Amino acid sequence: MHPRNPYAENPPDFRALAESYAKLAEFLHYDAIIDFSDPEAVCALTEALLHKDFDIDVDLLPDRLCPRIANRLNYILWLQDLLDSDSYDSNNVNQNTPIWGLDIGTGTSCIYPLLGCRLRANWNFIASDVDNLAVSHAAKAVARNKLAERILVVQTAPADPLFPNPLLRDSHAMQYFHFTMCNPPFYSSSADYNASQSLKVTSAHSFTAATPEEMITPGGEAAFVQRMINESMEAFRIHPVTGNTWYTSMLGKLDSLKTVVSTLREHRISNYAVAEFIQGQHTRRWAVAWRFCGRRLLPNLTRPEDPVPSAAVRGLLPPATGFTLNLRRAKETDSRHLLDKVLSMLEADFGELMRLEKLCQRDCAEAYISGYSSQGNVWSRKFRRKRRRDSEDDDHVVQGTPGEGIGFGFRIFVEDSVKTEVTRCVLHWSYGSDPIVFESFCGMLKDRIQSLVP
Ligand SMILES: C[S@@+](CC[C@H](N)C(=O)[O-])C[C@H]1O[C@@H](n2cnc3c(N)ncnc32)[C@H](O)[C@@H]1O
Repeated sequence: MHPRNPYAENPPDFRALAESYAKLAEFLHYDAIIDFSDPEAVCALTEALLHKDFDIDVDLLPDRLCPRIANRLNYILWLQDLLDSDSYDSNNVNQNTPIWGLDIGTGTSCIYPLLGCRLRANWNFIASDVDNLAVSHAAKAVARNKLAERILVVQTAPADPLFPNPLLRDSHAMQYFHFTMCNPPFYSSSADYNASQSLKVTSAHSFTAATPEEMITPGGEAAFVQRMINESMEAFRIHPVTGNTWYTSMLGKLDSLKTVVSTLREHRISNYAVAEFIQGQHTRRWAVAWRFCGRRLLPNLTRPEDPVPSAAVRGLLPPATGFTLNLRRAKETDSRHLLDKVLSMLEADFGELMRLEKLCQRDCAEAYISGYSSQGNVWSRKFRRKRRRDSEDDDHVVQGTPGEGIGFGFRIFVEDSVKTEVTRCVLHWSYGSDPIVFESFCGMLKDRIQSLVP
């Protein structure tokens, strides 16, 4: 589960829930047991959880897909992480600027927009679905929770683009979605769906009431997400500002994740993220995200450590955005001195080619160096040779701003570990498109830093 998921450590107490939500009491056996193969009982439990823990009031339909709350929360919390990663200091995320998300296939429950809006006061949604009942029932849930100003439910048709008409977005005064999300239909055909249902009747824990329309899409979930990848590439080609959008989807099968990641790699989309959510012993889900701008994710989001993904997923992770250099602790490697020394060294060697700054994080003793080079790999031999040649004609160096093609951004943190007698120097790749440039930067800096230390 996501580390911030409230159900990770505290599974729901059914008896206490039934006290606060009378409808659940009818389905409680021996005072504390729920029959998970009874769709009405599962709906009552879900309604009770939403009511008690999130102040969300819904009337779920027992013959439709009933969202498992812990699972839907995992996805929402991970999305928060992706968006917060841009503000870098996750303790000081700006929660006033309006954020717009698109939930593709919101379902009758409208679960993602409702949870997203309750958890973040600045989140707003367009929620789409092709199913008439899903659209009307979702719209009722939105009204019931007094969220009509923040969630707009729209009906689309299967052949419509997955990302709705920009005019709709203009009417909401936004240029692009900050994120898109989706829990796509899993299966590729009725045969595929029926086969999985007959397996599931033997396992009450995995029983899911749903209609074929909710669960089946041509080509299955992988094809649905591949369609999103194609549409997102086209949107970026036409409107470059959409490069900032995080396109994301949940996936129910590991094979689909493999297909989607290889499609991203084929298209050379290296700015992506993968998450694995493990719930109990029975359920595993995955999520994938990608975008086209140069701002990179924090290292713990490209290479998660809590929990570490399974071996199968590790091979699908995106390029790392962090590199750690452990130095033996000595007077010279004391973090405050070392950070100043590294800054002086970078200023001396690249001062006119990089924008360099020493920053202190607010409310915290931590300091770090932030650097940006508009000309990319300015430490390489190739760059220096070219510069030498150019300088014979013209000495002028152009300074660019982040967002221009080859730019490269980084941050350097230095921290003492009293316990291990080690000073850790942590490099974060914050901007750029080429993982090889980051690798070469780490190699260069490692050599230089080691030369500063006795
Ligand atoms: C697996 S359900 C997910 C429902 C809900 N988001 C949840 O997580 O519980 C998939 C939903 O996608 C909808 N859907 C299928 N094709 C779609 C399309 N092309 N555009 C928008 N929604 C679609 C289905 O009607 C269904 O409501």
